[in-house]
This record gives sequence, C-alpha cells and structure tokens, in this order.
Amino acid sequence: MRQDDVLTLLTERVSHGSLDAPGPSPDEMAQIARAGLRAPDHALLRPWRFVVIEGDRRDDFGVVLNESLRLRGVTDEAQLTKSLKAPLRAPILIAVMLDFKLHPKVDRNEQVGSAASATYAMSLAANALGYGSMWRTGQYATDPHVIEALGGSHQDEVIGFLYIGTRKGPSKNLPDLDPEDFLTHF
Ligand SMILES: Cc1cc2nc3c(=O)[nH]c(=O)nc-3n(C[C@H](O)[C@H](O)[C@H](O)COP(=O)(O)O)c2cc1C
Repeated sequence: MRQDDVLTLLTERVSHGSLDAPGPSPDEMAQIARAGLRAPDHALLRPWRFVVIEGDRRDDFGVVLNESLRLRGVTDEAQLTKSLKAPLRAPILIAVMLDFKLHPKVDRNEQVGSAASATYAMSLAANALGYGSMWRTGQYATDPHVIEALGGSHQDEVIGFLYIGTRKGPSKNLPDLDPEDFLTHF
C-alpha cells in the first residue's frame, strides 16, 4: 500500500452499519487479527482475545443477547426480538474481549486502551481489504452472561463487537473537521 493510500484510509474512514455477505475469508481474517495484534501494548501483556462469531453461530449469539435482556428484566417484545437479530447485521463479528492481566505497572485503563487500539486496527485492516465495519458495544458488553458465553471471566469485558462485511450502499459523507479546532500548543 502506498503512503497516500494509508493516509486516505486513516483520514477518510467511516463506519458502515449496513453490511452484507460475503465477509472476510479465513486468510483475510488472519490478516485482520494480525493488525489487531500490533496494537500498542505496555509490557506486552496481550490483554485481549478475539472471538469470531459467524454463520449459524450468529443465531446462537442472538439467543445469548436475548437471554441477557431477559436476565436484566427486559420484557419489551420488540427489544427482545431485535436482540435475536442483532448479530445478523453482518456476516462476521469479532467480539474483542479485554483479557485483563493483573500487573504492577499496567493498570486496567491501559489494558482497555490496548484492546480498544486492537479493535480500531482490525477495523482499519478490514477497510483496507475492501470491507466495511462497525464498532458496537451497548449494555451487552459488560453483562456477565454475555462475557461468560464468550469464554471470559468476571474481570473481563467486551471492548467492542466489530461487525465486518461487504458494504451495502455508498459510504456516508461526514463533514471535514478542522484540525485547528482540536490542536493546541502547550
Ligand atoms: C467504544 C465504542 C462503542 C460504540 N458502540 C456503539 C453502539 O453500540 N452502537 C452504535 O450505533 N454505535 C456505536 N459506536 C459508534 C460507531 O462505531 C461509529 O463510530 C459512529 O456511528 C460514528 O460513525 P463513524 O465511525 O463513521 O464516524 C461505538 C464506538 C465506540 C468507539
């Protein structure tokens, strides 16, 4: 990839909520994961796990989300039905889990930062491979029932559900922000 292409990828990135099959191939998923694994990581703790949810397992994951709502006392039928279909919004989801490691110098915030960076790196890699992606969380991300279903422990959480697939329709236009509004000099 040329330098210009990398900068375009970074400066023109947008999310795509509307995604269809096909999703990345197994080789492409390995490339996407490799990008995640290069996230900045203090003390090289690797404080993440990438759980892929695809195919029929998306239906099973929808049931987990539905159970999550019911366990939290939600009775609204529309919301319950929506939860079953939520994972079907893309052919492949990566649940990026914080795999927290107790460390004398690297606190939880830093590890969350690493896992969030990994999520972002994977979204960029998906974009570079020609796919669209969308980072979602919601209350599911910290619900013990969901975390346990994804193989996490009580001290873990989902940093992002990264939805990846083929873009349906054109990318949205976002207003160009002026860097001067955000850059200051000390
Ligand atoms: C940590 C995190 C969690 C997010 N969770 C959600 C979510 O649950 N639902 C949602 O619609 N957008 C969520 N977003 C925002 C979208 O991923 C997206 O960034 C936003 O719609 C703005 O679009 P853009 O990325 O094209 O600028 C989240 C973003 C981050 C960084």
